[in-house]
Amino acid sequence: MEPPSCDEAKETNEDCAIVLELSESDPYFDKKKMLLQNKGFNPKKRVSLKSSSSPSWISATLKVMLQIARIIHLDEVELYFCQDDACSPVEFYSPRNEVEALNSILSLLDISNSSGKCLQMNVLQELREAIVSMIRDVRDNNCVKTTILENQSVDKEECLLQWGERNGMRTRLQIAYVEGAGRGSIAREDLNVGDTALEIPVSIVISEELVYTSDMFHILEKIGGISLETMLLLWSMKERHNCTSKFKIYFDALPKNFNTGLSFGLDAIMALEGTLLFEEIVQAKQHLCDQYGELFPSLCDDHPDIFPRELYTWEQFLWACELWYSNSMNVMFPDGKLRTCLIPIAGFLNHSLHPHILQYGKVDTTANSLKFRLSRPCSAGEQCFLSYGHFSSSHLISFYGFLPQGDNPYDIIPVDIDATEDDSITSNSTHMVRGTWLSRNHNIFYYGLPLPLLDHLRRIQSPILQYNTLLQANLENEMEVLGRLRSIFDCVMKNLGAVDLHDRENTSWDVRLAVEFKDLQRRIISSILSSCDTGLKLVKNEWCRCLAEDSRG
Ligand SMILES: C[S@@+](CC[C@H](N)C(=O)[O-])C[C@H]1O[C@@H](n2cnc3c(N)ncnc32)[C@H](O)[C@@H]1O
Repeated sequence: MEPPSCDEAKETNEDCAIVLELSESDPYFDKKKMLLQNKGFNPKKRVSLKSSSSPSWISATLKVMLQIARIIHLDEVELYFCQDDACSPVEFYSPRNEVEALNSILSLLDISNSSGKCLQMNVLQELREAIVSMIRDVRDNNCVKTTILENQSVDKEECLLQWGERNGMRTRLQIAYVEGAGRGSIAREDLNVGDTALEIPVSIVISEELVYTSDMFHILEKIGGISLETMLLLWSMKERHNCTSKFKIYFDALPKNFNTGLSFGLDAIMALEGTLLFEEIVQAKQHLCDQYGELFPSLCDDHPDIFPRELYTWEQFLWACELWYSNSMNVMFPDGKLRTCLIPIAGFLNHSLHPHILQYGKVDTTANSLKFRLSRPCSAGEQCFLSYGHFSSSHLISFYGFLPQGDNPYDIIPVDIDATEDDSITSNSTHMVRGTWLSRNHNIFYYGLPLPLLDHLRRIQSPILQYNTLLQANLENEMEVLGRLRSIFDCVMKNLGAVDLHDRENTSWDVRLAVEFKDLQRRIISSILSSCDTGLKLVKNEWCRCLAEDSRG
């Protein structure tokens, strides 16, 4: 049964409608608008709610709302890889997209519900229940089973929780050591979609305000070009040693070493040769060295009372950088400013590719707190995960020091077509690839490979041909395209060198991480090479069939 159209809305209660709208400020507005239009939708869709609803109306309405919400919530990488075209329309993009789309509809329903204007409360409730049940059913291979390490003391963490509670923090999580990730946050009870797992008052958030009132501000503000983040970093280097600090219990509970990519030793860095992570870590480290060199030792020489030399060594600077990279969050304050902050206790939440908490980081103005609400349920005893962002494994290794378990959809390898040997290419478009096991469509003309890249290569090869046809000339073009892609990635694979035969159990944490990352790169490239080979076979079969038909004709 079709949901009501705009005209039908006139017959129902005008005040009770859910409006799904693609914002014009969306950076991918045009692409998303086109996808919506391909499916017969406009960028703004008003769904009016009937006073009574049949199950078929509920399911048809939800289907439409979800199709629109999915497109609205596609991110850059999903848009690039979505393979959603007229020939092969997509119904489901990714578990992340699905959970976010369903939650966005849920919050529209909740807004309608709390406005009190809508008379169709029962319909809102039925839609709500149906969505919550759909969220529960989203399957994701990236679900991680947590092993809690019972024999590790969490006294410091308990102390921090008590300090938080004294300051107005509320939590439904407890802290424990978990295998492979230091401390983690475990649900004390069953938590449902929309529940607040953790609430942190703004009064215990570490933000730039603390620098303004510190003794170092009058010196730092005179340094040209210094950012507030750097000021805060210098503040935290000193504050962690301040016995009377309001945040002493927080600093005491921080790890002594962060072990991110920024602390990689020479062996680990050398093990990364041939990968982009090698460049990323070398450049990031150089940037920090330069930054340190610009500030020290001059600040210590000029103001030894404010910047004691023993607190501002390179090692302590690196520790503070790793603290801010791996533990800070961007928070939107009521004045509309986005500030980088450290958030005690919320800093125990680990990252997952299938997180429970997706939307956070906006100060709730009524409570003057940060609320960490669940976008999917978390059972008692289960580790509650956050999403740190749509990060690749190379970014997570560089700035957080871990390789997430599961298939990371953001593990992309950029392909700079202009860097290849073809002189005739004038466009500067950059393209990317990722493991083709993440794609669903491996048929002819798709091969599990990204359509924008294939289309770009097709255009270069033959600008006038009509693609996706089984004509001989097009199939020949297609074989050239796949052959070319194969040779590009053959080179990339060769650059990675031979498989490292390190004794992985007994090797250091950084070399192990580097070797695991390189394995992942090999797996991605090898999936692309085999998709090209399978594609070439498919196309060649069709081409032989074409020739046979021609000769018969
Ligand atoms: C914000 S802290 C989270 C709490 C942290 N586990 C601790 O013990 O302090 C971020 C750090 O946690 C670790 N981490 C977060 N998510 C992880 C994951 N999925 N696997 C392994 N380590 C993770 C990394 O060391 C990362 O730098």
